[in-house]
Amino acid sequence: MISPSAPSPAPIRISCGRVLLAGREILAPLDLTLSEQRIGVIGRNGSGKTTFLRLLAGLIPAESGSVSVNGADLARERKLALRQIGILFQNPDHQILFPTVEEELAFGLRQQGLSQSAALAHAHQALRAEGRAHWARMPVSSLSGGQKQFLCLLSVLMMAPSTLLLDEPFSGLDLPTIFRLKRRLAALPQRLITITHDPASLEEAQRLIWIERGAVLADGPPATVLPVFTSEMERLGAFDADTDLAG
Ligand SMILES: Nc1ncnc2c1ncn2[C@@H]1O[C@H](COP(=O)(O)OP(=O)(O)OP(=O)(O)O)[C@@H](O)[C@H]1O
Repeated sequence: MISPSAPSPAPIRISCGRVLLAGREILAPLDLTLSEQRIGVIGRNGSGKTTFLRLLAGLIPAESGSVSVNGADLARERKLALRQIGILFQNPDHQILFPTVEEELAFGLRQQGLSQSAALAHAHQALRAEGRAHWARMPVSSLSGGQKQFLCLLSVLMMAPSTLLLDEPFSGLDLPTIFRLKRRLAALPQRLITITHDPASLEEAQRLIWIERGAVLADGPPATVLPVFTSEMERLGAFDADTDLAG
């Protein structure tokens, strides 16, 4: 369910050459326009999904070309990128920078120009709304893995970017938290681009992008892409080992 009155975020235009990491091609050249509100990204382990999200967020460059919104290159215009794109990493330890929960939550808002006191006030308000006011001064290191994941998701939501990139957003969360977050995400007016290994959660998406070995293997509505994806995953799962993967 997407708020019908909400304006659609501007499309993300990807027109770029290869992405190399440590001298190896991880993504092939891409030519895509992302304009749908709910997009899923699927593919096997190591196929390049996270690298694709990092490219979209302007965190890594391609060899040539750009990822842009309204003509602005997100890798070059970092302030604009922060307003346009928020990213939730799969591993919270790759995202968390600060020792306490309130500082971590305030950081993104500080980056967006709020004063420290206003950012902290927002952080406390967000924690209260989640029934977790007591977390504010807790050391992040004292949170469990799932709690850290929740903290990172809350940080990204508070920054309210036009597009949210979510890398396995529910991994490690307990079921009540997953149900609550799914409801909350479903109601957001923002564009959500979600990596998941759970095909059932993708039926609501308007578009699925299947990445395999760093290239787009299929791109279309779930009704077209999911049956082919699922049967291919079942076929591969019937073998005892991956004999075809290089990396
Ligand atoms: N910083 C890096 N330096 C070198 N190689 C990298 C780096 N990051 C990722 N890779 C390689 O790029 C490939 C794609 O990785 P990526 O994390 O994008 O895959 P993924 O589809 O998100 O996988 P998963 O589903 O397991 O999270 C992998 O072979 C990985 O080893």
